[in-house]
Parts: sequence; structure tokens; C-alpha cells
Amino acid sequence: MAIANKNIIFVAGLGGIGLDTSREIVKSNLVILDRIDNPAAIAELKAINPKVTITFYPYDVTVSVAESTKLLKVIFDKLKTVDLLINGAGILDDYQIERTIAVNFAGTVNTTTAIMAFWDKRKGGPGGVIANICSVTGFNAIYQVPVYSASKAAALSFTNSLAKLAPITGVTAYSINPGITKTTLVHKFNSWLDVEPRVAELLLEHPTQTSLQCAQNFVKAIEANQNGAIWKLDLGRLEAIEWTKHWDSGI
Ligand SMILES: NC(=O)c1ccc[n+]([C@@H]2O[C@H](COP(=O)([O-])OP(=O)(O)OC[C@H]3O[C@@H](n4cnc5c(N)ncnc54)[C@H](O)[C@@H]3O)[C@@H](O)[C@H]2O)c1
Ligand SMILES: CCCCCCO
Repeated sequence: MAIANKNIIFVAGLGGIGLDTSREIVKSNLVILDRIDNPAAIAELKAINPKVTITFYPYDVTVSVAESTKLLKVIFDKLKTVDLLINGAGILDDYQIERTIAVNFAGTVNTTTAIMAFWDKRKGGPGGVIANICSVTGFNAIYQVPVYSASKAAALSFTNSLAKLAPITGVTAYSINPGITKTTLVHKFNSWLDVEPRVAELLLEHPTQTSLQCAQNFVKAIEANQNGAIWKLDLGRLEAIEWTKHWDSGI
């Protein structure tokens, strides 16, 4: 998918990875949905490319599907078509068990479910593309944050299923799985039941990548537009992961 001249909804487009990625894709019209407003960031994006429209709506991914659908109707009424939905919301705090699952997993599922009403080809929709920001911890956990890691594994599994369902729905999907990327999310966070109070410090002793490196590889994944791709964006590199099949439902 060429980045230019598209309509992109970016949930969490103002976060660390989100804003650097928004800066890279602002050749398209962006509708940024985020829990926190950042007028300066929106102004900066508009200044990068005055030819596109940048719109912000406050949005908490933990609202109901009905609420999400209402917001999407406003957006589709205005844009008429949407080419790409990026689901990027995430929190990292294994003290907040329910909220972690609600934001990182249910939030991705519900936002995806809501947009299907506008895209599902079985209802005469045009289809669409979904990029879900999961994580390398969805492959193999940072086991000191088992709730976060499991929420990302769940989001990854959901995304893999979406891709398999594309022939039925007309909606393709792929996952964006960053490695440790220097953003505010990773500076300090709580491990589950305090099993490792120094988890962030220990992790950050190992090589990491910048959010710009992550964003630049995110763009390459969007351009590749490969249904079912499991993209690893780690240490400044982009790699398509081959998922190991251990069982097949047969259907
Ligand atoms: N930084 C890393 O090392 C890393 C690695 C792999 C995956 N990720 C994932 O990348 C995404 C972005 O993380 P980041 O590192 O930029 O952190 P960040 O904290 O800078 O960004 C998180 C984003 O999610 C948004 N968000 C949080 N709760 C929300 C809610 N309830 N509703 C709507 N938006 C909400 C925040 O407003 C922010 O825009 C997250 O999903 C994170 O899990 C990050
Ligand atoms: C430093 C720990 C970062 C964990 C986020 C991986 O998704």
C-alpha cells in the first residue's frame, strides 16, 4: 500500500511509537484517535504536510463497541473511505491486570469489531486493512510482566485469525511487533506481584532501538501490505516471522 493519498485511522497515533510513525505517514490524511490530546503534536503534523488533513478525536479503546461504532460513523461520514486502521493503544503495568487486558487486547478486538460494520464485504463493504501493534513479547514473554505479555500474545493471535478470515470479510490484517523501543512506556513499569522490581532497568541494559527506527520499519510494513504477516521490528531491523504450526483445526 503506497502511503501517499490514503485515509488512515491511527489509534494511539500520539504515543512514542505512534507519533514518530505519524510523522512518517503524514503523506496521507490521518485521523488520530487517542486517550490523550496533544494539540502541539497535531499542529506539528499539520505543518509537516499542509496538503493533508489531520484530525484528532479523543478516544478510549476500552469503551463499548457501540461507542466505537458511533465515532467511526462520524469519521466515515466525513472521509467516505478509510484505507487503513492502525490499532496501537497499549499500557505496560502489571499491577493493572484488568486494565492491561482491556486496553491491550479487548481494546484492539473491540475497535476492530466496530470497523467491520463499515468494511465487511458480506454487508457490501469495500474491505480494508488493519495493522495491529502487538509486541515481540507476544512471541516469547517478558515473563516478569506475564499479564502484559499475554495481552500481546492474545492480540497477535487475534490478528492472525483476522488474516485467515480475510477471504470471508474482505478485511486483511497483519501485526507490527516491536522489540524494546525507547519510549516513555518502557522507562519504569511494575512487574506482576513485584516479582522483579528492577525489570525495566534490567531490560534496558540490553540493546534497544529508537522509536524513529521503529517508525521507519513500520512504514515498510505498511507499504508491503502483506495479509497475515507477522512483522518483527527489533534493533532497527524489519523481519517477517514464520509462525510455527503445532496444531491445525482442520477447518
Ligand atoms: N516501547 C516498546 O518497547 C514497545 C515494544 C513492543 C510493543 N509496544 C507497543 O507499542 C504501542 C505504543 O507503545 P509506546 O512504546 O509508544 O508507548 P506510549 O506509552 O508512548 O504509547 C502508548 C499509546 O497508547 C495510548 N493509550 C493507552 N491507553 C489507551 C486507551 N485506553 N485508549 C486509547 N489510547 C490509549 C496512549 O495514549 C499512547 O498514545 C503499545 O501498544 C505498546 O504495547 C511498545
Ligand atoms: C523495556 C520493556 C518494554 C516492554 C514492551 C514490549 O512490548
